[in-house]
Amino acid sequence: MDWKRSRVMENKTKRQLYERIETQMTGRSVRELDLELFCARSLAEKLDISRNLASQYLNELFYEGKLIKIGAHPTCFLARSALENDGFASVYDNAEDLWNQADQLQEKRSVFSDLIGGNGSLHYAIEQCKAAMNYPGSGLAVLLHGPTGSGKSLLAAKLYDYCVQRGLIGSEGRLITVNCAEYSDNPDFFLTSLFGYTKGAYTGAEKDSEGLLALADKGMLFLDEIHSLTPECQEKLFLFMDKGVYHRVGDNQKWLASTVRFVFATTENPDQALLKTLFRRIPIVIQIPALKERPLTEKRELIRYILETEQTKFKMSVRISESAYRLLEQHEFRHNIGELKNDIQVGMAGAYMKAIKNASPTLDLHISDLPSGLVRNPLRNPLMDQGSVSRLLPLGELLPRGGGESRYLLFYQAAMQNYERFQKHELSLDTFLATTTLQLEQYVDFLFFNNENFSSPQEEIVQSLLANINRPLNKKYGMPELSNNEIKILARYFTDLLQNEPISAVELRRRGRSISDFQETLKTVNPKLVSIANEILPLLQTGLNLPLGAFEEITTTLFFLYFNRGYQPAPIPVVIMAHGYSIASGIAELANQLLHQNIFTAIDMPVESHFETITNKLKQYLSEIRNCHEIIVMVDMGSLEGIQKYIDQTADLDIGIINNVTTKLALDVGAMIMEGDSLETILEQAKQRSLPNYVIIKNRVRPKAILTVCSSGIGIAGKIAALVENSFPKKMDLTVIPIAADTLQHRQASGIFDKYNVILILGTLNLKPQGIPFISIEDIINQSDSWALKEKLGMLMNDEELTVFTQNMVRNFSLDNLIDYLTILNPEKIIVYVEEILEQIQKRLEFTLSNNILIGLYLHISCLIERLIIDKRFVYYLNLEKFEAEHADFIAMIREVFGRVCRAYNVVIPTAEIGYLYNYIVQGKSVEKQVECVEESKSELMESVGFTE
Ligand SMILES: Nc1ncnc2c1ncn2[C@@H]1O[C@H](COP(=O)(O)OP(=O)(O)OP(=O)(O)O)[C@@H](O)[C@H]1O
Repeated sequence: MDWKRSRVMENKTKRQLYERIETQMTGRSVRELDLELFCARSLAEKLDISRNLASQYLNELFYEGKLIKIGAHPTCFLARSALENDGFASVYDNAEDLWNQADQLQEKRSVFSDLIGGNGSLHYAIEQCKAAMNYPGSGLAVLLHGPTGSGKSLLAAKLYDYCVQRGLIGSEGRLITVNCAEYSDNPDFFLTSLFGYTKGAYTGAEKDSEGLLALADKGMLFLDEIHSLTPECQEKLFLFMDKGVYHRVGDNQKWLASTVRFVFATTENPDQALLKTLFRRIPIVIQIPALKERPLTEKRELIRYILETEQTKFKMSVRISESAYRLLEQHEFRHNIGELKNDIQVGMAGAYMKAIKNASPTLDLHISDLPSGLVRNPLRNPLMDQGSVSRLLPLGELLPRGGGESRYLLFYQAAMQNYERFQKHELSLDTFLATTTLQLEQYVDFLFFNNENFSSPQEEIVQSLLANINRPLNKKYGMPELSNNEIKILARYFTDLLQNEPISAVELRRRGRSISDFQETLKTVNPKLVSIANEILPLLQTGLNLPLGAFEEITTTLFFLYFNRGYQPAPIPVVIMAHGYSIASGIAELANQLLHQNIFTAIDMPVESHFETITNKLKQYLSEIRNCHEIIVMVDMGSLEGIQKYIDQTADLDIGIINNVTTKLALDVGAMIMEGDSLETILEQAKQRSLPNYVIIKNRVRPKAILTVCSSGIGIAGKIAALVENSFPKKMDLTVIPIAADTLQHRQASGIFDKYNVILILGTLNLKPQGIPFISIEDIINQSDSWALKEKLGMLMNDEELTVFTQNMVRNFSLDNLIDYLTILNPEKIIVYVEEILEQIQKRLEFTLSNNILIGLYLHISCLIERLIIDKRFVYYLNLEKFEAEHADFIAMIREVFGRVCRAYNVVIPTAEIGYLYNYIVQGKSVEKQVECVEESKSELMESVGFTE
């Protein structure tokens, strides 16, 4: 069967598997599902495919975001599309957690479901509120703190609904809302309103009157803008909260009681705006985020939600022009959702009038309908491209951009994970930088993939902005100007930021510490590049109206490092000039990259540009160049004479000019510069050496590398890389690089093969890149083909080292998995004991256990110890007496080799457990049930870390 056909078949099976899961779930809530039917084994049986294939597809579907995972023994998979609610997480430790979440989501749907951000940026706030409402008695008072228009009043109303729905407030309990700002100039009026008054309490009080406390009895009192109450009013309020009783104004004798739930709201810092006594009486302060702190998806949802709500009022179908939509999406509303809603309402009223006038059947909202303050300076906003003004989007098309996480977010996560591994000393600085740069490269590949030649109007704006700041940077820092290609890459990156969801404020806060450490680390690598990034970002931020933070600074610095701006200037710099938009920059970049030196600078000569402009650029470059008295200019065919005319008067600089520049010649020249040859020698040699077929450079400069790859994504490939690196028997002169399977498939697209001499690929998926040997991770662990292993790894290590390597792999693989299986024991510690036990057992029994059995035993013994520590349940062993009688030696041996660990953890191994160990070790495969069990747990293990057979 050819490759393509088998791929199609595989995809068909994968689709069937997914459909099977969906069908089995149809019409049932998660509580009604028999989860056993959703594990790899059961699904494989139904579809008549191998269990391993099923688990491979299940894991792929999981990483594609289509399935969620539950538990580990066995792992079950459910289709996200068939779940009764949005908002389920990707992984649950057990069915109980899943069910609890289902209940919570169900509950949320009833009250908080139309609260946008209820499962996102408001999730924690809602959870806190619910806890406060459910507190025994009449709940705890809460204070909602957030800027104006952020949704505090709406949340207060939802809390009331929630209490009613949960029966915390009965049918007689009302929601009374008071805007305290209305009383700020008249505290007495507030007190009479709150507590009520008796006849004659003040002039005009003609009869007794109940106050708000009485009206809100057994219900909820929402006091908005609480900071505007005078201290006296705050004090009185506090006294009531403290005692639960009050007097009406005008009657100091009679005590009245009221059971009220309090919700307060303020836009001010409560620490400063509230009386200490009152503030202390409000135990729960809940932060409501500003609109700009919420993820873009939520803002998009809000826009759509508001438009839809308004649409129902006008009874007309509504469309919005793309540019108006973009403007709403990008604009920073100081008064948050309230202002967004207001502006949309104003816009729709205007659009409605127009529709009526033109007898149009639809209400079309254009930029011109929106309030003028919003459209202040649309040209400053690069998203306001003219081409899109007229495109009208029906509301159904405004769905927030789905499709899981953006590639930038994935890059962010990968880079941060790398950094955290570097912090934990799992990666050296060099490996960390190399791996992160490769991930950046993969992100760049993605930015250019599919639309290599397409550039959007926004991108052109970004590009020209970058081109404008290029020269001052070069002047200030002496950094070679960014080439056209480099500008293009950066422009794509910033355009991607403009068009996609930024990393959420919450996430940035969560990793704030690591991000600033990351910046510090980059400063140690190249402080100059960090300051350059630091300098250009504010300019771009203003120019693009795009918030750029610490992580963007990191990424920009990484881009500079990637462009090879990090290296010391070469002793003899070379300027390449060639006709064409990016021919010269292409050659210069590649040569700099391959030589790992910043030798070449490019001056591109677009065909339409004037020769004089170009030579002026060269003159400028030559006049600015510092600390250097020799330079080489490489020009393309036919430019030699013209150039010569222009530069022969330049003083204090020897200039060599070479005609007919090619990449090969540039590399040649670069290599000689690095060797320290003189200008004359280089020119002379270049003339002679530049013959067809002359090969230098590549092999000499490319460092060796092993790639690790996994179909389940870069995350698992990273795990494999760590596993391999940690298992090397000695320090190896190579880099281990994790790589995503799809990058490997576009071999040309990624620069890995240019930069590294890839000697081996290790992983779970053989993509067969030409001529590079591949070893599967299972082959190493199972040692299933020792000849092949020797052949492929022989170039790196001798036989003895190979044995140590595979032993280490087995140990580290088991350790990786143990982390998922142990709850109380520290896997790193216990594995040392188990390693010793296994070594002893093999020595005493005088035979070598297979790696398969060893992995099983690492797991079994570690879990056995933990089991003995936490629950000392009796283990049943068939014919125990017979076993004791026949295998006394074995039992004694085991007790002896386990001695150290038993003493350390204060446990005793029951003989029945030794019986099982005996079966495991000595009888091996003949104990059918047991082997099945080992195989089972092994498959689960492989599955749980994303490895598939
Ligand atoms: N999460 C949300 N989902 C949908 N609509 C919302 C949400 N939050 C707020 N709104 C809407 O935004 C508008 C402003 O909200 P709200 O009045 O609750 O804000 P606020 O913080 O109380 O403002 P202020 O401080 O000015 O009183 C309201 O029309 C509300 O319905």
